[in-house]
Amino acid sequence: MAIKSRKVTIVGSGLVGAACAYSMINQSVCDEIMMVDRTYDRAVAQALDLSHCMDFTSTRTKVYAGRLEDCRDVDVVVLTAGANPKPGQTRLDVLEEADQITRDLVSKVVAGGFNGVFVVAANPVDIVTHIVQEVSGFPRSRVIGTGTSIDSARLKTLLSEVFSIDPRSVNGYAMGEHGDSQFVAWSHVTIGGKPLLHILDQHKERFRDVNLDEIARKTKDAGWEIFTRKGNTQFGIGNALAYIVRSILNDEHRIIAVSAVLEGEYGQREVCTGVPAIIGDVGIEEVIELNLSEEELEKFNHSCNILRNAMNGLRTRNEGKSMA
Ligand SMILES: NC(=O)C1=CN([C@@H]2O[C@H](COP(=O)(O)OP(=O)(O)OC[C@H]3O[C@@H](n4cnc5c(N)ncnc54)[C@H](O)[C@@H]3O)[C@@H](O)[C@H]2O)C=CC1
Ligand SMILES: CC(=O)C(=O)O
Repeated sequence: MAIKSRKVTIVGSGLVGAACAYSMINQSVCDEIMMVDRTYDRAVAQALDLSHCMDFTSTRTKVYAGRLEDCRDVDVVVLTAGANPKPGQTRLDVLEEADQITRDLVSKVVAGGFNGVFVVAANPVDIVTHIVQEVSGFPRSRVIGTGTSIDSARLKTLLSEVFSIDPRSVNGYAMGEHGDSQFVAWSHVTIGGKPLLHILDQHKERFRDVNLDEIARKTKDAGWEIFTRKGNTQFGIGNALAYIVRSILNDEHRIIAVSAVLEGEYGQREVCTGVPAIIGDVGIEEVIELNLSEEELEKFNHSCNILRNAMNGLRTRNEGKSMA
């Protein structure tokens, strides 16, 4: 009997790529991982190092180095190869560099016959995801950005500290750009199934010091809190990537705040941004349209405008270059 091996390629064998592979190995997400990097030796070294985990894990994952063109029979390609913002820069500041890297590597992966699902972490992740969708020509279901999955995890962690509750008992989403214009959809945050806004209303005295604006700010800035201290973030995003890939390969139908190209949801089109979506073996099965409050919808539209303008600006500059 031939049993199909679940294969994942990780493009970019740096800190995020390695953290993603490590998480997938420890969670038995797939059977094979191919590490790719423009510095081939780096991919070889990471693959070797990761392969030495196997004596200590519950299942075996084969890890090896490969090339972009070798993705024909791969189920998921994870894109972490990209530009890192420097201190003082926003994620959008590395857009030009990220655009060049992404166009080049997506063309090569697709030319090699890849026909699975792309999962993107490279920043600025919403726009890079949009570029991957355009260059690959894949339907939006098969191009997923990590979006605000990591921000939503950061939000839950912060709330778990404020309310002394396990983060997994908190439900809710940061939405919009994985960047400065994101916001928290407070009207849909629940703790143990109870709406957070009701909890605060019912227990005004007990929770009088809880400041939602401050929690939203800390959620947004959490990446930079880490970045300014150690120069990168890797473990949270590595696990977020493994979580998304697992939901695809196991057809789990998890609802995750990912970056998706909108096709009319929330009244938006032609923009890729962080929204809750059902993730299964086809990729994005459905974008969940939350009934946002008027103020939240305004924030969402503002965030979409920023991303749309950045994407349109990039297209215009690229057209200018191709005519020059
Ligand atoms: N979406 C999110 O929440 C997060 C996104 N990131 C982003 O992930 C990306 C990677 O971050 P790190 O792993 O820390 O960077 P890194 O510098 O450690 O690794 C990047 C790797 O990509 C490789 N690479 C660059 N261009 C390539 C190409 N054309 N083909 C193949 N390999 C190529 C480099 O050689 C390097 O090994 C950055 O864009 C970063 O901003 C990082 C953390 C969180
Ligand atoms: C680097 C980055 O995008 C983050 O950790 O949020």
